[in-house]
Amino acid sequence: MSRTTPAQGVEVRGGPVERGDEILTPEALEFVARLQRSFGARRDELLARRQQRRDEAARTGKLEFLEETRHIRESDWQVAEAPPALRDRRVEITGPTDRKMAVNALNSGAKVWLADLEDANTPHWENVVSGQVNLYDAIRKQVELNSNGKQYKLRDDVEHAVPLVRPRGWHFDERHILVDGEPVVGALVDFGLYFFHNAQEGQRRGTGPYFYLPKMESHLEARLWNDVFVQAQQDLGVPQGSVRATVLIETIPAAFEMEEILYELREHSAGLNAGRWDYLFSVIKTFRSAGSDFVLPDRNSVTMTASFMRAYTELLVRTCHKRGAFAIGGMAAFIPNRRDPEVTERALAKIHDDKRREANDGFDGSWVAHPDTVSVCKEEFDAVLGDEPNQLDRDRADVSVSAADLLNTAETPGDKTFEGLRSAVDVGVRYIASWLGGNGAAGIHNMMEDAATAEISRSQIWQWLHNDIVLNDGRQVTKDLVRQVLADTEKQLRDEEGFPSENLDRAVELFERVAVADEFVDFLTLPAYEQID
Ligand SMILES: CC(=O)SCCNC(=O)CCNC(=O)[C@H](O)C(C)(C)COP(=O)(O)OP(=O)(O)OC[C@H]1O[C@@H](n2cnc3c(N)ncnc32)[C@H](O)[C@@H]1OP(=O)(O)O
Ligand SMILES: O=CC(=O)O
Ligand SMILES: [Mg+2]
Repeated sequence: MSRTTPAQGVEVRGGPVERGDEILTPEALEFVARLQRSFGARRDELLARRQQRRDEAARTGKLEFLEETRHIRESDWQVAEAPPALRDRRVEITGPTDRKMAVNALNSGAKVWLADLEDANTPHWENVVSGQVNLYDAIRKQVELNSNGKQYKLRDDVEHAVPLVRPRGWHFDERHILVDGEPVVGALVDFGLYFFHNAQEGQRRGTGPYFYLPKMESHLEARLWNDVFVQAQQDLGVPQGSVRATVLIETIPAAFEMEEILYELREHSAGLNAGRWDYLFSVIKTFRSAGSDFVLPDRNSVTMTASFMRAYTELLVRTCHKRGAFAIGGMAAFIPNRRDPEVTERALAKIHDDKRREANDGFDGSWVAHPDTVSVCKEEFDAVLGDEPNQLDRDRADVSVSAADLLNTAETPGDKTFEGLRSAVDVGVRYIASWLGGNGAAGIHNMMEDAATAEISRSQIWQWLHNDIVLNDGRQVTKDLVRQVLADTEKQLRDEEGFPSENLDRAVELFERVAVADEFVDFLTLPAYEQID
């Protein structure tokens, strides 16, 4: 379906979505079009630059702190002070923007709700537009619904979480909106529609416009976001500096530019977050052909205490606190199960450990995936923060992390096992089937799986395959072996009671393409997006 709107040069190709007309107004679309016209070409150049840099890193097995930005690292500057709503971020709940989860997240007792249009979201047109409808209502505290006979509405007896919206990464285009005949950058659609409708209202209420920015690979990409913010604020008469953004350091190239990223966004910064799952994916992706030192063991044995992961989180806290910026921890992916107390007990124990380590390391708060884990994170951060809202004053001057520390993957303990391979295939296929069905976050075997965790599963197989890895039982990882496991998984899932098999064929086909094919697909969600409405 195609409908041309009165916004000049803008064509909306997506079908009607309930209340979509309140979001896709001519004025909002014109605003998005202005962002696209100003910044679309620069986005394209930066993506090309990413590719060059990655090719070089894969060839040399090296990344370095930048010489040309040494003056930024060595000079004295601080990011802008956090607004009152963002001074205490000890617990942040993440989740998709569907209406029920929005209400549950806002009521969860967390300080922040990361409203996710990215890792946890399938960008079906319906999700893109209805997510904006729900955000519009969430900001105005008018979000409610009836579902399965239950009434959902905002509670009066809890402080509602402050929404921080995570738009898609720079790599993704939104093909349902064309500007001058070209698909709009997805990030500009997500940011633009949210900002257009909610920036002023959020300002009035003290809850925004606040964002999380995913998957960046360089400070130049952060500069692009900063320029987007400046133009957007100017365009709508929102005071400069109103936008606050927390950047996910979740790619290995970005770990080498943490200070520069904060510097570029210093008037709009709300800190950095250690996005551990995409980070692992990025390490595998970047160095996938750079030699055996970079080949990691089974996904489940690579934990946050692995030396290269520790170097990354230590450097993140140090960098943030040196610049007066918040350091926010990542996601422990264990989820509780209300029907299984043993699973819940195990999950809570793991989350306690993870959050305790982060709080003691100096993080100012961290993420949880499920409302039943908010209290765990709160408890661990309360124990360290007490009545203070954060621990920005802990400068962690004891930390010293070198390029070699960040790249020290070779010492990661753990085996490469057939069970690891089987599990990666199983989880990857289940997740892609869920994603194709419109559900970008899923509980699989009591773990939270999303686009980032699925990327690890498939890229690890690709890496093992293309580095002729021999598993601990003596078998070599070959295309035939992976295809055999894939076929067994498909059969098992087809027979599994309750497994929604309608997307299984496509999920298996996609998984094979992104895990086995010689050419490494940049993001699995790109070919997956071609498969949906
Ligand atoms: C790598 C990263 O980027 S991490 C960040 C991105 N990922 C995410 O945000 C994932 C967030 N988590 C989730 O989406 C969910 O917890 C899942 C999919 C893993 C599990 O969800 P469910 O299967 O619904 O779990 P479960 O049945 O235990 O949920 C119990 C209740 O909690 C609610 N709930 C669960 N997780 C969340 C959440 N993150 N936000 C709000 N509500 C939630 C459910 O809606 C359900 O509500 P109800 O009792 O009113 O029906
Ligand atoms: O977005 C978070 C991550 O871990 O990836
Ligand atoms: Mg991520």
